[in-house]
Amino acid sequence: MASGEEDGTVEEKETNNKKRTKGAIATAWLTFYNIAMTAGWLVLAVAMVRYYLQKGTHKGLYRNIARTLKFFQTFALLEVGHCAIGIVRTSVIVTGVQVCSRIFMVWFVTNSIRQIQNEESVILFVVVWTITEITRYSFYTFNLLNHLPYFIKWARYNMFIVMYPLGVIGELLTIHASLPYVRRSGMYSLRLPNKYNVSFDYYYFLIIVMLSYIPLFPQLYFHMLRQRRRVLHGEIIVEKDE
Ligand SMILES: CCCCCCCCCCCCC/C=C/C(=O)SCCNC(=O)CCNC(=O)[C@H](O)C(C)(C)COP(=O)(O)OP(=O)(O)OC[C@H]1O[C@@H](n2cnc3c(N)ncnc32)[C@H](O)[C@@H]1OP(=O)(O)O
Repeated sequence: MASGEEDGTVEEKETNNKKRTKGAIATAWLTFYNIAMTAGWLVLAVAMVRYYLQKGTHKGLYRNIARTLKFFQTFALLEVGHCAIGIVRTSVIVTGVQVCSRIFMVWFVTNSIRQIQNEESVILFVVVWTITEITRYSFYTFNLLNHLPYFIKWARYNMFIVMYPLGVIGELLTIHASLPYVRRSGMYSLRLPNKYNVSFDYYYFLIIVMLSYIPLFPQLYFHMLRQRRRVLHGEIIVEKDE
């Protein structure tokens, strides 16, 4: 005689399989992690709105929120670990590129070069990241709790269509604005001659980083378009090894 699960739809079976493989401890940890991250990015959103309402300008906003931003964006490194140990079904490479590029933007560009912190482009990518992350982490939280409102699912898999390019524009303009300061100061660079006999020019490194968006960003974007088709339209997607 067929069991209840064998009688269920393909979708039900897939959900049951997923629950079994994830395990209670992993689910509890992910729920805690996602709630903490949603709260962190919400705190950031409230701080930005309050600052703007009080001061009427974006100047000084980055400095005001820098600690919270650095903390929560750095905390996101755990996501690479989640993929690596297999508690979320996401590619380590896709997540690694996404998280590392953000951490690089925060620590090695915006935080290191004070002169660019009041650029509009900084506010652009910080606002875009904040909206995206509040949506993404609340999606994961409600999903884990099996109470996912449709509008959150819809927002998770539609907003990126506009937000991703906007975020990338903000990031690229910020790196571009930093170039003259990096060239003048020679920061993070190593000139010859030195005892290691190696040279490194951060200015050219930043140009290479900017160019690397050309092959890497489309891959992230198309990955999200595939996820969108899978989740919103139920398409079965056979992913190549990323
Ligand atoms: C040294 C310097 C190097 C620099 C290199 C520079 C190059 C950089 C090029 C690209 C730069 C990009 C810059 C980024 C800018 C921005 O972010 S702009 C703002 C807009 N951004 C977005 O919209 C982000 C979109 N990206 C993402 O969401 C992720 O980062 C992702 C990794 C691409 C997400 O993909 P994925 O996880 O595969 O998709 P999901 O559908 O969300 O999840 C898949 C399954 O995994 C489960 N899951 C994932 N995470 C969690 C979690 N935390 N908790 C619980 N569950 C999770 C999810 O539920 C799915 O499960 P199933 O439904 O069971 O499959």
